[in-house]
Amino acid sequence: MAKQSSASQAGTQTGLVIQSFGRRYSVETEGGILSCVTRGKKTDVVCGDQVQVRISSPGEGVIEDIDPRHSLLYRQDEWRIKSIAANVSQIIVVTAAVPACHEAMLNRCLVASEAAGIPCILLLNKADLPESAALQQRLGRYEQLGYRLVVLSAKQDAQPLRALLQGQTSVLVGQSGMGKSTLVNALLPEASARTGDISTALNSGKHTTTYATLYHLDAQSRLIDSPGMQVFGLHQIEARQLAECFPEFRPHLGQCRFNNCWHRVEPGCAIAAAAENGEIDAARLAFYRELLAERESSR
Ligand SMILES: Nc1nc2c(ncn2[C@@H]2O[C@H](COP(=O)(O)OP(=O)(O)OP(=O)(O)O)[C@@H](O)[C@H]2O)c(=O)[nH]1
Ligand SMILES: [Zn+2]
Repeated sequence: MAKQSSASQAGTQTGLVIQSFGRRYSVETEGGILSCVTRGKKTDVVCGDQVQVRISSPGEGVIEDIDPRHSLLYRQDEWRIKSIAANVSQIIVVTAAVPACHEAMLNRCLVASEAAGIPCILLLNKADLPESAALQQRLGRYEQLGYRLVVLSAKQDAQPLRALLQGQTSVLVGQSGMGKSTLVNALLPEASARTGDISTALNSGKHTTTYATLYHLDAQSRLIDSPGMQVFGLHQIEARQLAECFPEFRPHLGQCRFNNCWHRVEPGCAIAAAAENGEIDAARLAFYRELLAERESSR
């Protein structure tokens, strides 16, 4: 249960946002789950936020304030920002061989996690499928970069992930159909019952996977299931900050001939040299350059 915040205003109580549904939010408080709206036009409330709510009628409330966040994972395309989850301590990127895993999406999740300063774990789901072996081999490259890789089948046994979730607030992200909801159900058999509660609070009558939902695995461990993504805009990251989001580039940064090097076509580029001699994966450098080019084309 959310702690009482020192910032709480008179007449409000502290709550935890466990689901967002359009402009409505389910907020867990000591007295139960409230169906809430926000004060005025405030729309930046996100799953995982600790908030100050004022009860407006039985079972309903108004979110007056968002408490300061430890972290915020979000994506931004040319037009708008989409918050994914707040106050998470780790990101689990869920991949699978079927439907086809887009490695660019995986790379985007990694870059977003680096920019947000949130540790990231890769999960290869559907290990029971024969197609998984080839993908597992490809994902080995990311393990070499220092990212942990967990291989499992949510349908057979999701327990290998359980220990890594202990004491953390984790968010599952990834393409649609990778098995995020199946994982949640495997880790939390009562999830569907619990989802029913939330839906009642929202008066929607049925569960939807369109919005993020926070589940309690135990008193210390929270898991947020987020909707599947087709695109992962990274426009929130400054062009100059991008290279720092590639951990394997870091030892080489500051070694280029030009100290304002973009690591594109400049002579004497230490990153390009490292890619040529195999220290850096050429595909990752190409991906970095794509992100830069995308930034320029949108100006
Ligand atoms: N073979 C196999 N299939 C799986 C496994 N895990 C999930 N699936 C199947 O993959 C499909 C998609 O699973 P979901 O859990 O709905 O995927 P999701 O990532 O939540 O998808 P979105 O809600 O669209 O984001 C379903 O048909 C699952 O039964 C697994 O370990 N092995
Ligand atoms: Zn360079």
